[in-house]
Amino acid sequence: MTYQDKLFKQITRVEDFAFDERVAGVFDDMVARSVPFYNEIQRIQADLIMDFLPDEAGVVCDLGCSTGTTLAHLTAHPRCPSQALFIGLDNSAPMLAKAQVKLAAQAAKGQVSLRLADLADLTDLPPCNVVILNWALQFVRPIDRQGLLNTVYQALRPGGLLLLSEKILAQDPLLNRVYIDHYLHFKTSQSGYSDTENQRKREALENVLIPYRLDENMALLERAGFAHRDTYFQWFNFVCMMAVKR
Ligand SMILES: C[S@@+](CC[C@H](N)C(=O)[O-])C[C@H]1O[C@@H](n2cnc3c(N)ncnc32)[C@H](O)[C@@H]1O
Ligand SMILES: O=C(O)C(=O)C[C@]1(C(=O)O)C=C[C@H](O)C=C1
Repeated sequence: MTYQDKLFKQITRVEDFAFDERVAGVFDDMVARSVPFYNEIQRIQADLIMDFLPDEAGVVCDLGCSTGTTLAHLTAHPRCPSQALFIGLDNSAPMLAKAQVKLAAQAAKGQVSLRLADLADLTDLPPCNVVILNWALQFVRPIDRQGLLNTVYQALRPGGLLLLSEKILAQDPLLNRVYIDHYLHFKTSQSGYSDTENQRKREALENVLIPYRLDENMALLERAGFAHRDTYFQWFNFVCMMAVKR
């Protein structure tokens, strides 16, 4: 097996993790090896999202869309409405450049628009049927998270869906340790990362990826106004939540 992501193998000094050119270059390999069940999550989300789009149209916003993998799954879905509009936002220009190439190479249904934007400054979004926040809210400063979810809630149409996926902390410190150990074991045994690579990436992500507990994430959703909230997938410290606006 050859892996593209060798970023933490090659470095001599650990710096704060950033979604820069180097990360963008290997991101698809990195994320598929770092988020357990990444591909399966993409598949179930695409199916779910189609149920929330009207027959011929609909608007979907993917916040922190990275290299456009989720948008590519959606626009390739057999049930994707031909007039749907897909908007991808990210504050990393190198990630969006990769997304542009990926989506252009595909016979996509619907229309895709990619925009450079900081989620922390987002004060409005177009009216949408679905908003996706996959592994992105955890990178937004805690102080800005509620405001962002309030903006999402305002933008969603009644009956609209938010998918929020996050790395979380377990409430119980002992179980938190178990989850982290199990995750590190996954990264070595399933994904081929060495202990040194894992240790360096952990250091680089410290204070950059700030995980909340599940109850803290759920409280953000409740305060934003979402009447319907649940988890639909969990693998130890990786959780997918959904919320629907009444
Ligand atoms: C782990 S990746 C998300 C992966 C992607 N959603 C997927 O499922 O493949 C996090 C993304 O969020 C973006 N991001 C982080 N902080 C952001 C912010 N404040 N504003 C906009 N995008 C941000 C990063 O540039 C990165 O592309
Ligand atoms: O690799 C890790 O340790 C992660 O926390 C995974 C994670 C994420 O959850 O967003 C972090 C950064 C990106 O490389 C992709 C995935």
